[in-house]
Amino acid sequence: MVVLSKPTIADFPPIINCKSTTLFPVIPTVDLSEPDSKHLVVKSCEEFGFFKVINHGIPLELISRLETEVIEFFSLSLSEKQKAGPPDPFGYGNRSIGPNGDVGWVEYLLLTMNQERNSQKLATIFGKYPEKLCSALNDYVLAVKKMACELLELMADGLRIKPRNVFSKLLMDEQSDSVFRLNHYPPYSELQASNGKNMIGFGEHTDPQIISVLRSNNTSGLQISLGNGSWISVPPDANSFFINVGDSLQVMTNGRFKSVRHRVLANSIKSRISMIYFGGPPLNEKIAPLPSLVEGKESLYKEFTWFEYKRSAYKSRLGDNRLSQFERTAAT
Ligand SMILES: C=C1C[C@]23C[C@@]1(O)CC[C@H]2[C@@]12CC[C@H](O)[C@@](C)(C(=O)O1)[C@H]2[C@@H]3C(=O)O
Ligand SMILES: O=C(O)CCC(=O)C(=O)O
Ligand SMILES: [Fe+2]
Repeated sequence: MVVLSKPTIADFPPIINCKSTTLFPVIPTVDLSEPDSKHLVVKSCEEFGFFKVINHGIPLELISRLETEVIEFFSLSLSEKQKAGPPDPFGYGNRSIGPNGDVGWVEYLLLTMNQERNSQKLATIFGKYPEKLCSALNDYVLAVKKMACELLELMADGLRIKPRNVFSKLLMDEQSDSVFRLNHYPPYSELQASNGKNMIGFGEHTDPQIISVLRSNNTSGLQISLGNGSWISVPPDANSFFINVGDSLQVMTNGRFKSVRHRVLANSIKSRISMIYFGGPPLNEKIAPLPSLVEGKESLYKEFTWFEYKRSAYKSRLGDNRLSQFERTAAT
């Protein structure tokens, strides 16, 4: 049995009215077995910053092996799980998201994929986990990272940028600052959210990195924003992956790709489990619009390092527009 410390409505404010939620007619879906998927990839990144990937070639067995281990981890007692916390930012967290007071109906495990820089922390966390979880996690991340690189190369092709590894090399770099997150949204009782309102699992935000690869079980909850105040519910599909364009890719494409604003609503009946790989660049990498995407246009963003962006992100609240302070104004 999974236990989250019980909130009362008074100490747990994230409930919202979901009037403006629409069921999306079709989520842009990229079939990776199709030879010419690059145009759809580019179109989806421009219009939504979001798409679904099918026929990805990642064995379903690899996914379910990790899911089984993850369910086992979240089924441990709260005190057992808390031995892997608090998240600083890595480790086990419960309800509190980030360092600035954001909360959600979620528990999670946040891990850095930079083994070298955080070997100490990883050893502390991993030391506490069954070997089976570590091995399933490593195999899964390797496969998902490969797919993320393949997608980034399709994006470069579709944008006619050379070399085609201009984005993917940042994830392939040994110093790549990539993160892996396991989220568990337990069902909440109708009593916990009042008058038909929804309980926020993970508040609205954009992902700061280059690309995020999300896989969830068959429980709904993920929504993406259309930017006009309406939200689209993404039908879950446990056999597919969902891709988010991150802020850094928005900058590198000079705003041509949009980092997608998204959120998760908790479910009153079923648990949602999600696993997300956030592909990020090395800390010292300079992030700026690629010259070939600026030609003849103005550059929309100032150059910054990933370290600078992360530092400012960790001072922000989840829902803040983190890119605004890096936008170029007429005077800069
Ligand atoms: C409130 C926060 C949590 C977050 C760091 C931040 O200060 C702002 C960005 C948040 C986010 C969103 C995407 C990922 O889940 C995440 C790991 C990331 O890189 O940026 C989280 C951060 C977090 O939970 O530590
Ligand atoms: O759990 C999900 O489905 C999405 C969570 C998310 O957006 C995040 O962890 O950044
Ligand atoms: Fe996210």
